[in-house]
Amino acid sequence: MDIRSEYESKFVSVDEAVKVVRSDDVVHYGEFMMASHVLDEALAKRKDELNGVVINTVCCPFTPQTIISDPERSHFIYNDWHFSGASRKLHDKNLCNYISLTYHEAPSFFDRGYVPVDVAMIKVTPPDKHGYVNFGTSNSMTHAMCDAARIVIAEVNDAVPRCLGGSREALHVSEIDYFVQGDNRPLLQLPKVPISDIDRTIAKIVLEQIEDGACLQLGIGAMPNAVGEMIAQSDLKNLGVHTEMLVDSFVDMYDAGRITGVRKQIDKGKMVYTFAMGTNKLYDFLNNNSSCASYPVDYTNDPDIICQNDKMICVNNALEVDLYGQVASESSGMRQISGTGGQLDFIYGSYKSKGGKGLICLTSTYVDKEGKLQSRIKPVLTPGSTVTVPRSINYYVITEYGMAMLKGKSTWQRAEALINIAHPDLREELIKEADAQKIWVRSSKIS
Ligand SMILES: CC(=O)SCCNC(=O)CCNC(=O)[C@H](O)C(C)(C)COP(=O)(O)OP(=O)(O)OC[C@H]1O[C@@H](n2cnc3c(N)ncnc32)[C@H](O)[C@@H]1OP(=O)(O)O
Ligand SMILES: CCCC(=O)O
Repeated sequence: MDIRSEYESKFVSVDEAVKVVRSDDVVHYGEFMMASHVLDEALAKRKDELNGVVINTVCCPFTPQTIISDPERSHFIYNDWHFSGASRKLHDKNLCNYISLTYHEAPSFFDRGYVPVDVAMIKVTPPDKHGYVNFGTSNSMTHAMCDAARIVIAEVNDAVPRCLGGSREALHVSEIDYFVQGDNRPLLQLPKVPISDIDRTIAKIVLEQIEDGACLQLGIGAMPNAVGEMIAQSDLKNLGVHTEMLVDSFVDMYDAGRITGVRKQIDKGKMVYTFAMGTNKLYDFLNNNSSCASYPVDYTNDPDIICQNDKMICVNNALEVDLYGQVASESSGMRQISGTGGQLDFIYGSYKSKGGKGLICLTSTYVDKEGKLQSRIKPVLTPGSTVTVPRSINYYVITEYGMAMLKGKSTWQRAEALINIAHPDLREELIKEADAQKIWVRSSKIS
């Protein structure tokens, strides 16, 4: 059978496709923006026929209909490997659980059989003339997940950009069991997060760490975007990109002529990433763009790959840091907020890169849900908070009050360095706590 006939012969209706799901199956949705609304909606309609179906997602950007339709969790059990805002709210209602991971290891969970997959439900481009459908903005662990699945169902959507690899960015029509026609709805867009003056002050300190020819990884949120915006307006030259997440600010830096990638040691000239989330500006930029290369996460986030580029500058956000230098970025007490993701991978990988720096950036304070100003530099982490980067690996911490370097420092020296970048009004209280914890000495200096 030729490719076109094989492709057409595999088309079924959405309702027909989801009939392959059986009670107690594990279903894995496409990742990030490549989760399929139409397959989720069709599966939700089968609720009363199914029990104990586990649905795994990766940062699903919408609230699945399967979960809305089953508020008692009698039919569907929902997990997320990295909480989106939607998953966070479901978790608050005990409707979503977190699967812990160090992101670069994720594909191996499937290869080693730790995560069984009965049905993979992904979203893809139409096939090219050679019969390959493309995973669009989510390479990540999608290939490994499909390889492990008993059945692969793909929603074809014309709005999905063809994101060139790299590797493992596509599947052949022969590797997919069923195709369904989607509604071609445009990809979801991340809302623009307003950049504050404090974000800009932090970004200015970050910019001082970046030299011509450096290679960038930027995390999620307003502050990394502020860094991108300021780089676009700077006169930095020949920057490279080796990142986990590609965001709009990379397009700004590229358009401004800051990114050429010619000084990278690996993947010269290419902006390397494993998933993209942003606005249509980013999705249009990515479509058939040979300056970008999408790779699976066991390549982009492997510290032994990250460090092969010199001067890796990794910019990541955190919720809180304690006086010992432990970083909590994914949960606050028992409340799961996001996930470990690739933060540990990039902080560790940056240290192994010649001239590299892993920067944990956070505002010195935040206003809690009761309206009270709280320090993000804490005497100890909020009880229950998960350590995302251990103190033995964490090294640079930046707030709007400066940068602390922690490697080689004793506990009291770390406390001193971190209190010096805490909010000035909250330093006295931190000193008292440090004293009580025996990590303060009389000669400690506060500027
Ligand atoms: C995708 C990438 O980041 S790639 C980089 C590698 N991966 C990582 O760094 C993963 C870990 N990091 C992260 O997930 C993020 O960078 C975060 C969570 C630290 C910050 O992300 P942002 O989007 O800027 O967080 P934001 O300020 O919107 O806060 C998210 C939630 O945490 C809550 N929150 C923020 N700070 C605190 C805090 N100190 N204590 C309690 N809750 C807090 C907010 O109230 C909000 O909850 P809500 O949705 O109920 O209102
Ligand atoms: C799934 C990982 C996303 C992140 O690193 O934040």
